Amino acid sequence: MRKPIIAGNWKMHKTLGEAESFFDSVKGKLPDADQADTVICAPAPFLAALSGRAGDGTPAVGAQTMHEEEKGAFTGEVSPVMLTDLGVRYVIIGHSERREYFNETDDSVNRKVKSAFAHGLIPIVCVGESLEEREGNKTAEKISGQVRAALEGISAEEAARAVVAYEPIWAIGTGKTATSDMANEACAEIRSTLAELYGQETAEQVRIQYGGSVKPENIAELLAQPDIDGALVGGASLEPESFIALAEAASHE
Ligand SMILES: O=C[C@H](O)COP(=O)(O)O
Repeated sequence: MRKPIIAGNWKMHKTLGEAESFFDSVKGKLPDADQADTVICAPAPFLAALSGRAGDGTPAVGAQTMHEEEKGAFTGEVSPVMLTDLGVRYVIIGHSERREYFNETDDSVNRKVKSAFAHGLIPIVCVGESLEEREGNKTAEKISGQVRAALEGISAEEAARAVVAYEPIWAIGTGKTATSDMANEACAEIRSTLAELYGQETAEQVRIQYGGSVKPENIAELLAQPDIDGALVGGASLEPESFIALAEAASHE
């Protein structure tokens, strides 16, 4: 039985005060940690303050990206050592916005996933197809290829701890959600790729999220699908009430 995981990706939103106030508002209103995991992936400047506030009854803190090196001349970047030093536990790797606007490739995603595991961070590895790829019946090939590339050189023990987020690019921030059947079909494709790489037992342990216009109104139907174990949520993770509702729905799975 896989524990559901709801992760908010705040992207480039909020001030520090708003971020702290969000944590104060949700504290104690989220499901128990044995029912569902909750995570907020916040902008880098807020991670120290939020980690200081995180604990029982709050979401865990995650980053939205990181550099693979521990240190060096990489102006503007954040290293895995900096993240773990702050108490950050999760890191999103390879979000489609990083791939599209910041030149992240399957190779760099793989290097970052390796580095995340080497530093004890749990990567939330994002994969997903464009509208053109979906319409060209290339969805399975695209997401399976992205999973294989991201996990190249990753052991079964590590892979079992990974979170994979299926985010069809055409559904992100557009209000267009994949139907729950479509989302599950893609998540099942990811699981079958994991089974080919690591065997069925490991594949059954990996938590696979759906992301793309998830909101309190549609999350129950998505989570009811057998291969969807949680959600990576952008817009609907920004307000405490909405995030609490998403987490609450996950605790009923
Ligand atoms: O990481 C989150 C996704 O990009 C989904 O964003 P959205 O929920 O605003 O569509």
